[in-house]
Amino acid sequence: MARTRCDRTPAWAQLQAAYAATGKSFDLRDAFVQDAGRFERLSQSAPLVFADLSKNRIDAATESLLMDLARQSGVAEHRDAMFAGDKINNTEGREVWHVLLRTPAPASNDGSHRATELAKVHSTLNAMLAYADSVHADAAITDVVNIGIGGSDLGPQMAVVALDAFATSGKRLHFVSNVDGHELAAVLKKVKVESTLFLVASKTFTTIETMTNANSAKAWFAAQGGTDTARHFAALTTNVAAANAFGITTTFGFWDWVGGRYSMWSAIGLPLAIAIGSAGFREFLAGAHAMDEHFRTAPLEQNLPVRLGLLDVWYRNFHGFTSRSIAPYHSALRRLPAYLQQLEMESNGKQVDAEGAALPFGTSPVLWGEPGTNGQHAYFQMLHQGTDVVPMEFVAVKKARHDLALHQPLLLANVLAQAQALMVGKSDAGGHKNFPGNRPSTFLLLDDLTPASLGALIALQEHRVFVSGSLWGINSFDQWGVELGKVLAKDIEARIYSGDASGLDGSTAGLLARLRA
Ligand SMILES: O=P(O)(O)OC[C@H]1O[C@H](O)[C@H](O)[C@@H](O)[C@@H]1O
Repeated sequence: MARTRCDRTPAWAQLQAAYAATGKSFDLRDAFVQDAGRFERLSQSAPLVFADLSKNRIDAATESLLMDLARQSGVAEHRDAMFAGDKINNTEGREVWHVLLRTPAPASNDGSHRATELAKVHSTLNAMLAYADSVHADAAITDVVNIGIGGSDLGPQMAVVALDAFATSGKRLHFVSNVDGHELAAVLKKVKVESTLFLVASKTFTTIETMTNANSAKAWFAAQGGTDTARHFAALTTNVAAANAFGITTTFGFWDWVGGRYSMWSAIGLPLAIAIGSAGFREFLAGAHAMDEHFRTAPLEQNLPVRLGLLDVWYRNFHGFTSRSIAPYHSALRRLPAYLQQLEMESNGKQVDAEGAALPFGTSPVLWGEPGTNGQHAYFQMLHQGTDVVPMEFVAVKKARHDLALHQPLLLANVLAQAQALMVGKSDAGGHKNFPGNRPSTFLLLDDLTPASLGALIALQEHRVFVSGSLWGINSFDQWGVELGKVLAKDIEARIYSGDASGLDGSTAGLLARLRA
């Protein structure tokens, strides 16, 4: 696999020179004056998503150097290796094959490894969707409780909220992730044993939070007189044996080549399939597949995930911007920032390259945000007048699915106005009312928020994270950084019971004593 870390390419040095010569002083306002075709040149249609990149600090010359960077780093070859099923997750020796989860069923099986895996994908998908439809139609089940955390929570939760307008089951969906018992206790107060389905979602079926919540749910179920576990519990996992040992017989599997944060397209998507039905779930997959095909086949210059990923690197490594903020102007996308935090920061929050060598440049930005217009009345002050520049990503949806006449024009006016204000600014000699402007933003536009467009939007984000991670030369598909805290929590849990503070640092020992007093 021909992969060259971005800083070892000739384009990297050329970009450094370009940044010093024109990039640093680049002014968006001048750029629009000088180039009447800027909007057309820097906007991009991709399946179900339109992107305006023109309010970003790039011009044709920079984009062309960034394309050289992509070519010299081997991004396309790396992408093709992912689609082909090479084991690009090298630290775990696994394929990175979530795209297979949304690949249509093949007409025939040629016996290859890929065809075998794809056949498994479709037989599991068919079983999972048949089950989803049976639950969907089962009026005796009124509440579905998904117990899972991280990738086994954020994706399905975000999508269920986002597609509420398509929810036809009439069921209440609850998501319990935190080991904090307040979360599960609050849900258990609201549900009844005979009308509740618990979904235990865990790729590994070992995650302590999920196992603790699942055990407590099981104990509650038995204490309430529940007996039919097969009807009231299902497991979504790659570790079916552990689910069986736990006492769950209704299981839907997936495979170790599906990363947790890339798993909502697998059995982990069951809550969404129950909420919107199997046809809606298939549209969700189809939207993502359309974006996969765009990413796989569009020339780099017209490839939206590639253009976004390159921009991310330009901002992080040349401009030195340390965060990116996402503002979805659709209240149903309110869980999108949380979802994208895991996608971006767990994938690309790495300090060594895939070979383990320390990186001499920054990687994952901090990703954060809230839905618009709420954020405007909270932290947009800092975006407009703070000392740091934060590239913004606006997500707007043209169509509203309500009939409150005045709201949608006002919402859309606000998202346009914020992007405009960040760029144009306003001078005031007095200082306090001075807006520097020239603050960059990307504008993603969906015609309508549907299962298909949500699928496309999420696949777009997955692939742009792939592109920046690929350029940085890192493995975007492991997450060793979460392990140390897990190990230490086990040690401290024992000390919470025993009070033994031997060998602890002074702060941890002091806090332990206070918590036990
Ligand atoms: O699905 P599970 O195996 O329970 O894992 C749940 C989550 O916890 C882990 O610690 C990882 O940080 C996440 O990538 C993962 O999604």
